[in-house]
Amino acid sequence: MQSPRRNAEGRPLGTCDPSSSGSPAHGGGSRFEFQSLLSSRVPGADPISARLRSSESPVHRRGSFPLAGAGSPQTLPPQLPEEDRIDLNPSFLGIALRSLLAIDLWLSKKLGVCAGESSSWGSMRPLMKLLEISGHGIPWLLGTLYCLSRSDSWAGREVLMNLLFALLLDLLLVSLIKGLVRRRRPAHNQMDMFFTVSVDKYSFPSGHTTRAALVSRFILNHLVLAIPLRVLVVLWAFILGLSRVMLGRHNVTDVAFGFFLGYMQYSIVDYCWLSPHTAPVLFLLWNQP
Ligand SMILES: CC(C)=CCC/C(C)=C/CC/C(C)=C/COP(=O)(O)O
Repeated sequence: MQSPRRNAEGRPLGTCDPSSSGSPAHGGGSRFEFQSLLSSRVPGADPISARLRSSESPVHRRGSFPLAGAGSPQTLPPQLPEEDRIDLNPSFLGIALRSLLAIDLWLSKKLGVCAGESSSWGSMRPLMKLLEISGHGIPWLLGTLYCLSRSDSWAGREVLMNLLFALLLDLLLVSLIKGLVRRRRPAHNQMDMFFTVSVDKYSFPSGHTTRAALVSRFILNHLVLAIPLRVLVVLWAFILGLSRVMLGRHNVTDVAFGFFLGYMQYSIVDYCWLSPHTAPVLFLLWNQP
């Protein structure tokens, strides 16, 4: 049987002798001996003396060096909990975000005047809920599918196919972001919405608003409408967004981001525009009897 490897003093490697001060270079090659070297030679390497030193100097209280220079006692880490550091060094961005969120909550509560029947504008609630249905995903999806089935021109089919693609893309992106951000709806919201899916318990971004921005931009770009009708389309999108806050469904930032996202989604749809040239299979499939 092979005997274990030993150090210069004849002790087997890997055993711990607390009194040992040998370094690996001097034959003390085990991890235990290296640790004992640190604690016996470096003043304050143990947690208690490290804490004492950090209380002596305010500079040390803020430092966060790892054990890199084990030989120099000044570079050992202070033992402050992380949350203290956050409180001592709030970043400008952190303050700005917290302030924005506070303003957002305050303003959303103030504007939630139709959040309940007993709210100050509670009598407007049925009208707001009608607007809500006008921006719901189900009527838009079913309406587009119905028009597609009735359309007898290639141009009409192309536009409707892209509208369908836009609506599906919107549902996908909004669900993804809602699932990632998981921001709760305002406390004053009554969850009495028509046909929701699981992510709709979250409020960021407002799905009705993204749809309103996307669809209105789509209509303005692909339908030839008289000016008053074009104004009406823009007004519809704007009032629908506002009604989300008035109903208490959303905070202002959910709606603001919803407008932005819906606007950008149209740019994606426009960029990936489906046509008989770019997606011939899709169009041929749709034309099968
Ligand atoms: C094909 C398919 C899965 C359709 C689902 C359509 C659907 C249930 C859309 C949800 C619409 C809705 C209630 C969105 C929530 O809007 P917020 O403005 O409250 O975010």
